[in-house]
Amino acid sequence: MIHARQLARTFQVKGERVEAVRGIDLDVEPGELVAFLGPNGAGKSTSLRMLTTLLPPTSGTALVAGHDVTHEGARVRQRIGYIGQGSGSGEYMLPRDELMTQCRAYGLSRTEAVRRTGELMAMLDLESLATRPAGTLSGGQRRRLDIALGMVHRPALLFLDEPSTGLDPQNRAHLWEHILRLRRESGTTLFLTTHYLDEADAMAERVIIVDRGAIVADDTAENLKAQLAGDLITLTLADTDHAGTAAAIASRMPSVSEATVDGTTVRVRATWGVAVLPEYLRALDTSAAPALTAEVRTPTLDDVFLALTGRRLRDGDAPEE
Ligand SMILES: Nc1ncnc2c1ncn2[C@@H]1O[C@H](COP(=O)(O)OP(=O)(O)OP(=O)(O)O)[C@@H](O)[C@H]1O
Repeated sequence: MIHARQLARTFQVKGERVEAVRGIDLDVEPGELVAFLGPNGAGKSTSLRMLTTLLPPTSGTALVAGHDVTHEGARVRQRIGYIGQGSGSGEYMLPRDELMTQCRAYGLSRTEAVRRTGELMAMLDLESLATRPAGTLSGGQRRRLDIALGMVHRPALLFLDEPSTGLDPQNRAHLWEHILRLRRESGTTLFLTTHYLDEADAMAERVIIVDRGAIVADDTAENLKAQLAGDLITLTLADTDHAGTAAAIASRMPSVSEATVDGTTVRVRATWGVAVLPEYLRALDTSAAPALTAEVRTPTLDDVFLALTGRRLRDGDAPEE
């Protein structure tokens, strides 16, 4: 569905060259739900704008929905939907009229337009809002209308640029229910950008992390967390001697990458910590240095970002959740 090779974009700002996207390779298959995650200025929107033909690449190629973004822009646009960061609906327009107009603009007959408008309003729970001016809708309702507008022509691939930014947690969760339902019911491939780590973690099957214009990781959230950060096992022991013994035992275990002592606390970084812990506790009992407490913490995508870049994703000016 998306096949990009060495896709790059530079900007000249006051005589200075800004490398917004530095030659990314990307393959997305039909039906995937991909979250494109990265701090402010990482190059997410620029990548999206190139993939949706809104911005020509400086170099590289991208086939999107079977067509080349540079030479077959119109064909790409026929097959994709793009929901940008700003709202696409007019303040005084009524959702039903807005959808009808969009359907007609795509060449649907009046009867087809009525049917499609009804389908989309049902799918995105807009029926009770059909005759309210868009300007009076809440942020979440407005996003749903934007998504409905982007789906009028049944795109095989839908791009969403930060769909949930600015929404409160309840509205974000509600919007996600709709996005997931849309995907279930229409099989649309979804490619979205987000700042929200928890959201990417919970909702997307595949997470692509971008930093400074380059892809630094691409896998399921679960794999990224397991392979790149590892689980954190924290133990407390009766005294510092026991803690030293516990750290030494951990560092000899094959799946442990790091073991540190801080007073009577031992912190152990391990792949699949929940599987390592019982074995570790048995070894401690055998060595007469039993743990008083034990806890396994699964890493977050922020830990993954830290492991990859040495920085927290939140260090920048990403909005707080
Ligand atoms: N039209 C432009 N002219 C000059 N520089 C630009 C332009 N668009 C983007 N940039 C620069 O390119 C880099 C990447 O920007 P981009 O908007 O793609 O990042 P982003 O990851 O989408 O960030 P955000 O999360 O804030 O939307 C930034 O340094 C930005 O300042």
